[in-house]
Amino acid sequence: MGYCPCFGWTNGKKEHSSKCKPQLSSVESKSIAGLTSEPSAATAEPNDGTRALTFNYQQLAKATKNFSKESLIGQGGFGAVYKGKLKSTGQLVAVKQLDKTGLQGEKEFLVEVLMLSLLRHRNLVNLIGYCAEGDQRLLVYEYMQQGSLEDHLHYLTPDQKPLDWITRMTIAAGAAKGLEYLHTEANPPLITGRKALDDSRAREERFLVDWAQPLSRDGKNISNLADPLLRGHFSKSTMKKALEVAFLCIQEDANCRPSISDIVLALNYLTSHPYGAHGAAKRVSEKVPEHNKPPNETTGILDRDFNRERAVAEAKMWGESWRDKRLQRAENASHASNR
Ligand SMILES: Nc1ncnc2c1ncn2[C@@H]1O[C@H](COP(=O)(O)OP(=O)(O)OP(=O)(O)O)[C@@H](O)[C@H]1O
Repeated sequence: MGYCPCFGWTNGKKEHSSKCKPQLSSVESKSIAGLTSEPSAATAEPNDGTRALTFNYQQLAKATKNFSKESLIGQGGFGAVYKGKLKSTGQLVAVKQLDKTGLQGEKEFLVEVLMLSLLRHRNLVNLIGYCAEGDQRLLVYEYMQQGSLEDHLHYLTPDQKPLDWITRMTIAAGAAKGLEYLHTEANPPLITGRKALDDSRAREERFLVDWAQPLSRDGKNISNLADPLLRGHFSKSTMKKALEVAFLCIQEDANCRPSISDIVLALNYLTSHPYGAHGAAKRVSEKVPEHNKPPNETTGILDRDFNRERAVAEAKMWGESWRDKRLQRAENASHASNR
């Protein structure tokens, strides 16, 4: 939630990543092009989605009922997050009040805001605006109605249903697409190369999966890795592949990690076969309750739609034997459909 691409992680604590630091010299504090003031109630116009609004503290205090306890919706690494409603437009927002300790400099904060405000992608939370008044630093994001993924995975309320397998795979693919945008399309790119994962973060992740790798190699034990809330409604083969992708991403040598575009490709493939290709979908769908059944299109990507280009790309992830098998199946399928 509100992932800030310009911060890295060190020993579990977030720090500003120097590789993302923009040039400060050309930027004048408080007169950055593209930052505008929140319109007054009388002239309120909807945010056009391309500029960050400036708010004064009073406006955000009003929006969040004076940062009241009832408006508090979360606590992140940088500070508390409050739900609010902008008086001028009625828009719901999440207001992140950065901790006062370790405040970044004025210019740096504003440049950070400007960079975030230029990012627009359906898999990234939009920054609407900011407030830098006195020693207060606040960021205003669009409000995500459905809450955080973490809550959906770990802190379900009694009336909430656990996320099903397809939704989980779709979320993973969406997160990868957001990262791909930051790597390759955002201008300027905010993350470069294969080092998406900070090395210290990769070390932490490796520590956590060390136990998963032996279990995933043994097909029989892979079920022990699944969230019990799935109640067995997932495809072992898809999960095994998804784990392979995860292991590739946390390799010691950053240069050996796959590019984010390869990861997107792999997750797209898995998302279109969430219950496993070639019959596995049918077997699983027989066991799952109606609301968890994969929609037809998830089993609809047939071998005949699998072309050489896609096979070569997949082979990059999963090796030659995988590609040969897939091409053989594609050929058989196309013979069958021509008959
Ligand atoms: N835009 C948003 N819409 C709705 N809720 C949000 C929004 N941003 C944050 N939250 C809530 O506030 C919590 C804290 O968010 P925040 O982005 O500060 O940290 P985080 O993503 O949980 O963790 P980290 O600081 O490690 O990135 C989230 O878990 C979520 O419940």
